[in-house]
Amino acid sequence: NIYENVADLPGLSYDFVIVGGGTAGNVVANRLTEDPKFSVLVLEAGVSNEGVTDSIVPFFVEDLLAEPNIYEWKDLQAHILGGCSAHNGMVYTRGSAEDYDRFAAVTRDEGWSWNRLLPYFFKNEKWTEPVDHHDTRGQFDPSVHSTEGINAVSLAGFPWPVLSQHIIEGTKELPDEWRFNLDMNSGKPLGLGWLQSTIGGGERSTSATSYLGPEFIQRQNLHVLLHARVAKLVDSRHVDGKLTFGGVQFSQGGVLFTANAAKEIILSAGPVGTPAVLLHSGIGDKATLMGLGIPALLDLPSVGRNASDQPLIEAGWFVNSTQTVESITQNVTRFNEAFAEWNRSHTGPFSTQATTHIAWLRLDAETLASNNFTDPSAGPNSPHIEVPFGPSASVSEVPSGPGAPASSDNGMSARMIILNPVSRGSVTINSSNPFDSPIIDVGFFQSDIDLFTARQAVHKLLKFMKAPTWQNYIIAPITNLENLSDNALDEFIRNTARSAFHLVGTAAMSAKDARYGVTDPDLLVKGAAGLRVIDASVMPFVPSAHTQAATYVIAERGADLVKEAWH
Ligand SMILES: Cc1cc2nc3c(=O)[nH]c(=O)nc-3n(C[C@H](O)[C@H](O)[C@H](O)COP(=O)(O)OP(=O)(O)OC[C@H]3O[C@@H](n4cnc5c(N)ncnc54)[C@H](O)[C@@H]3O)c2cc1C
Repeated sequence: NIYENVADLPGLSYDFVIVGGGTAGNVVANRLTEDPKFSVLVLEAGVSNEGVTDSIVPFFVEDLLAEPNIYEWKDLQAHILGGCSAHNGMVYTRGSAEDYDRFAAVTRDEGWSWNRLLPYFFKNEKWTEPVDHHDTRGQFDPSVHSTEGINAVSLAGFPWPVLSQHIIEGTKELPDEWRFNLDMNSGKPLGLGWLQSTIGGGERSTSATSYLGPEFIQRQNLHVLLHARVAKLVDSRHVDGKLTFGGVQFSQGGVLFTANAAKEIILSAGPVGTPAVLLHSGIGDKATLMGLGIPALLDLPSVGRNASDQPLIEAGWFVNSTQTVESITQNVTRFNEAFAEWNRSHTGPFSTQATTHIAWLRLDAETLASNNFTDPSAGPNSPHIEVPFGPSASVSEVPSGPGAPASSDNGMSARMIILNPVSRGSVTINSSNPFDSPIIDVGFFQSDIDLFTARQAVHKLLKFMKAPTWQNYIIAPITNLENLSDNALDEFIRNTARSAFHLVGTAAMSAKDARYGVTDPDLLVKGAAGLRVIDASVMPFVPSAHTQAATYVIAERGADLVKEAWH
């Protein structure tokens, strides 16, 4: 059941308490309650996802992210049941096989390798026919997908045919660097392919609509409490030399309550929330905690450090087609028609978010070597740069802001994402009040290679846009990036870059005997017992991808690790 009010909860003692009903938390809640012996409480600070049109209708993602609202925390992280899966850009990308093999190498746990995780991708993914039932042959590889999972993934139900045709033509005209890739989710993403999204039947699929769907949420042993903001872990003691907590303190309506966990507390509060809860509970860098007057119970300096996020820059062009986002959003009649169509049959442009294809590009070894850079990617089959294309002069996945061109004319955009940043940032706290906002520093462009890669991304994209196919489509660039000196390009990049919102690594896993890291490969917090982190924070590196698929798969395996420990 899902409860809005703590007074309606049947009790406050459970086997497992999960902090955060987000992308990962709801997966873990679902999988643990498959065993009727386990009782689970999910504490979610945010609001219900029920009936939130901007979350349900894929096209409205831009509105959802456009300005501060009740569905997000101050920092754009989601504040709604389903977490980021209920409020993100819905792009479904797994990354390269090498990304996961690097997780396995760093943690010395083969269980995190691509081959061992593939069954978990399949447990998560429910490959679904696009809502327009178009012929999808040649647009994906069925052998790398599963129709048996829980979370819907599909090709677009409205493929924006005009732009799509030019992009596919471009892959034929410039096949060396921009070759067509049948399926970017095969473990080998390099090339350009059709977008896959967490959309099913023309609606967004989230961890709340799928893993807490009607067939699961009625389980007697699964309780979800909304509007429940966790402050810290309480009732600490040591068992066999390890720190353990008996419960979780949370606030609802300004009143503090404690939920007790007989077996484990699982932190799934996301890459900002999880380190914040750890720090307020006395787990983190001892000196910092003492400076804030928080009793330091466990000295783990890596908490909140190693924050990795991908910088994103954008280029746009005015185009001579009216099959664009602008032609709908700026024309009341067309908007109403599109919305009526979606309401009728969940089809049409509103059944998708406005990205059509993604290209995944690599810097060649000579370019890296001649500039004295070490390859930051996970291996030779992994991209350094991502380029998503969309039929809009402004972005679809992220809010308008510095660098996001706004225009009333028809346009297209190509974003450039630096996939393997070497720079690191942090998530910290500067007060002992757990209800104060944490401080996020994404640390962009501290390493020269990140800026260099961004420049290369612009050069590569401009080359693609010279393919003959674009001649009759593009009118003019929105921002002219041609013939800029390195210095001028650097200035453009620094001034306009913003987060791709793929923050990870703030409670990173490491090998069991490593002298850094926050969790062991089994996701138990180092030096603690009965306390796990299962969310995007545990990724030691950001994969060469958007991060929800990786988060889902970590949650699926994480739930199995918990089950193994308690059976
Ligand atoms: C704007 C945006 C767009 C994105 N677009 C994409 C995309 O298109 N494709 C993609 O693959 N990835 C995308 N991502 C990234 C991806 O969605 C995240 O990496 C992933 O979903 C993180 O999952 P999580 O479970 O770690 O955290 P979340 O899904 O954020 O879940 C954490 C949950 O914990 C709750 N919480 C936090 N603190 C507390 C507390 N103290 N007490 C109680 N509850 C708490 C939050 O409210 C939230 O519901 C995007 C992210 C953002 C922010």
